[in-house]
Amino acid sequence: MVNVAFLAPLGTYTHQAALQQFPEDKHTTFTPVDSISKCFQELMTNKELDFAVVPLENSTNGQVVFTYDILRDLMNNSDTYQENEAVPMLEIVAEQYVSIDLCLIASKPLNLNSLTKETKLEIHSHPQVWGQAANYLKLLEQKVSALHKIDASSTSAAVRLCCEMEGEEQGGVISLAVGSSIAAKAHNGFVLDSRINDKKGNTTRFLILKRRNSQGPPLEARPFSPLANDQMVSILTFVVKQDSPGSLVDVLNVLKEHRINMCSITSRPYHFPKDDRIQLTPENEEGRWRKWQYIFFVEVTHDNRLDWAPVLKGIRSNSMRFCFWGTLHRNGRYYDIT
Ligand SMILES: O=C(O)C(=O)C[C@]1(C(=O)O)C=C[C@@H](O)C=C1
Repeated sequence: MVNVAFLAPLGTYTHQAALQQFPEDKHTTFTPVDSISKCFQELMTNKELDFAVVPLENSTNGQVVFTYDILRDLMNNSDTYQENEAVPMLEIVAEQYVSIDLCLIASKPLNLNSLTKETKLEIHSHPQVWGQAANYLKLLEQKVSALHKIDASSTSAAVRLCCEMEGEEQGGVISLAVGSSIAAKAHNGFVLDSRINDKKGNTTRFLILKRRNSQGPPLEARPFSPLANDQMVSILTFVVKQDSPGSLVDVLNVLKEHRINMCSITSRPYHFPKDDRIQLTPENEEGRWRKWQYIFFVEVTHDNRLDWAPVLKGIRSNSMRFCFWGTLHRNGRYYDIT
């Protein structure tokens, strides 16, 4: 039996990612969880769960910052450290790509041409969506007297909320939601307009996580998803030595020396943990409470024969703190161009 946590309710894009990764059969249970952070939390604490699926980045508006910041905090607060290497409870074991065709959804049929300068609109969705349909929503705003965007915990939760209101909104306000046609179907909503995303081919990338060293079921490769040539991806996070010229280059040079191809680097704000488990050098101790520090997220590709031991040794001695999040098969959809 496999039990998979995903962002609730049924009909989220995360749910679609989970269905792409795991077979929908009698051996799989899909467990809806209220927020991205609870997906992580539940996987760590509820031993009945085997995997969690979380969004990582979108091809139009980039990082899902909730996920990046949780990975950062898990590295910082890890109970286990091997020297300056954090070994958090979770690891990343697979990736999925879901095509995000956004739809404008209502609880009952509505002709969009009937909107006038008297109409007030309230649009519900997950915050990650606003930057993916910005042009469409701007045009819609010009047709009406006011358009308010309201954040929901997921696109499908937004659709559910909008459909539950059944047009009973106060003060002549019309409530709509942005989500998938699957969410519209799940909550008996009506799709007023589809493909409202600014960019054709809008895609979100998801990670599949499990507890490290768990005795749970193995991750079975689904047909067609991994690349035929077995390209592998590894994900690392690290903090560099402060005020030390070339400290970022020193870490990246370790990858170069081992002929490892870096395919992405990104950063998020970083704060040192209050109860730090690692000993800092005097100069880094001094800069500990300073603002404007960063954690780097790096992804590399390599073949499945790579020996990570000497690479991690180099990263260990050139970084302040780091974490190796796991190695996974590159999903063939990474290369989709539509
Ligand atoms: O709300 C959803 O349906 C989700 O699965 C979350 C999420 C995200 O956080 O990026 C996933 C894909 C879309 O980009 C919008 C929202």
